[in-house]
Amino acid sequence: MKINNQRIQLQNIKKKFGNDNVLNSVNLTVNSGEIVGLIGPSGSGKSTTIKILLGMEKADEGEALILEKRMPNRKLLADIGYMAQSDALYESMTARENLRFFGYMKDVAKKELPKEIEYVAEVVDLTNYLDKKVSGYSGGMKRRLSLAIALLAKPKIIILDEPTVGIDPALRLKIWKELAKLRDEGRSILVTTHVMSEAELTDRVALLFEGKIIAFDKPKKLEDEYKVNNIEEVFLKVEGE
Ligand SMILES: Nc1ncnc2c1ncn2[C@@H]1O[C@H](COP(=O)(O)OP(=O)(O)OP(=O)(O)O)[C@@H](O)[C@H]1O
Repeated sequence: MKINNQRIQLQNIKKKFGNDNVLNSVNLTVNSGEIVGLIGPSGSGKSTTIKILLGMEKADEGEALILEKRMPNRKLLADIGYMAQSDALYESMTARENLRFFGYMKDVAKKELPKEIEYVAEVVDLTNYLDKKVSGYSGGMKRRLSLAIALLAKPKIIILDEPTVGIDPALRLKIWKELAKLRDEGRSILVTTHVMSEAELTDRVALLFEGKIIAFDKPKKLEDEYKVNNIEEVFLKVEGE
């Protein structure tokens, strides 16, 4: 029997908006117990890739699968923690009320919920602000709350679109450490970023440029292959070829 370790699969994804080829044969996989980074400059197609994966946009060609199923699929909702690029929060409610609401949506058992909320709030350093209304939150705090919501219910699949934008370096590091821990527990994490230094923290990194994956491998392997010291230099080198 073939054991499929690939929890996320994007095969030959093509997408046009009008006459613009936004994605051109994108192939990407995320295994269990793996953090994959999708990295590329603004407008390279990162969010579009994620939206196609989640069934929020339709690909013109190709196949996008999560746990071998095409999205949207209601049955998979509790298995997926998704953090979008823009926050979708209830501003008139407190952070705790937001977390409670999304916890119910994800079918977290009522008696588990307080513990879950405590854990995700701790990861993003919001423990002391849980009872404050979201309307009074700063932009960075809203990002952190969105990330906390994505981590609720310990989903098998975690998909984060630019999770660390507006988050200061110390907390950024803490969040990456937590992602590594979740990875070690067997979860599959796909994270987009345009911060090249964050690529070093992933297990495999896909470099997206003008809708094409121009390289996809372990960061260290890419650096060795291109004889450079970091992913930014790999990017510049591949891009120049
Ligand atoms: N709904 C849409 N209609 C038309 N064009 C779109 C639409 N969504 C995205 N695009 C275009 O597709 C391209 C890729 O956008 P996308 O948001 O996927 O890039 P990105 O890599 O996520 O960028 P950023 O880091 O700035 O968010 C851009 O040129 C964008 O203008």
